[in-house]
Amino acid sequence: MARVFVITGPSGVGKGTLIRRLREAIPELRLSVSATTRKPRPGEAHGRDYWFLDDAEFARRVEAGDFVEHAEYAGRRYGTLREELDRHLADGAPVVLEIEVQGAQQVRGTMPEAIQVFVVPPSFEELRERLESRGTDDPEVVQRRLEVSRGELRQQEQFDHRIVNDDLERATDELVGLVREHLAEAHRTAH
Ligand SMILES: Nc1ncnc2c1ncn2[C@@H]1O[C@H](COP(=O)(O)OP(=O)(O)OP(=O)(O)O)[C@@H](O)[C@H]1O
Ligand SMILES: Nc1nc2c(ncn2[C@@H]2O[C@H](COP(=O)(O)O)[C@@H](O)[C@H]2O)c(=O)[nH]1
Repeated sequence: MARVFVITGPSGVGKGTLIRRLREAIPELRLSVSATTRKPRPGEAHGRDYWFLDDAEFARRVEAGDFVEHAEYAGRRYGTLREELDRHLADGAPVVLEIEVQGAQQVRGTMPEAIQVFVVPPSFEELRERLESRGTDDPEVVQRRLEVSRGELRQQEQFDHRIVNDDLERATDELVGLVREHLAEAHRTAH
């Protein structure tokens, strides 16, 4: 059943922006709050934006098998906690994961029924522009993320669904349409 939606793609492509708009259109869709060892940005809150863990706690939880997937990304660790995902699924709600590409590849292996969407930038220059103008990361972090994104973009063909986030309205409509279609299909299968 299509109850888990994975939205992946390079940093700065607009995953978070698209997911905010997707959840406005489909309020039943829950967001799985990830864990990370990165420090909070101004305005970010523990338990709302991320579960902010220190390195030791993250490592302990990896050892304990608490993660559905986890990855090191640009020098920090990120992961989806099993209890976070299961809590939403136990409520019968569909869930969206916003994760980078290594994590999405892991989910493909362990949860092949999850619907995976790779968000593609209109161009590499536009991706750089978005990361720079967002203003949340130092220039060297932006540079590192752009370097990682080259390898991520080479994997896009491996994903069933690709959405180019060129015009935000258009890309949102495409994503909302796709998710609605899969939810309707899951509903038909269940009844
Ligand atoms: N279609 C678009 N056109 C122009 N700007 C956009 C578009 N979509 C998103 N943006 C802007 O690009 C920047 C990056 O977007 P966002 O933070 O959603 O990316 P992200 O993929 O979630 O990044 P990260 O993976 O680092 O969390 C933001 O400033 C956002 O407002
Ligand atoms: N594999 C995972 N990747 C995740 C998770 N949560 C977020 N992310 C991705 O990490 C990068 C960087 O995020 P940022 O908040 O520091 O900009 C970005 O691509 C996120 O989508 C996760 O649980 N697992």
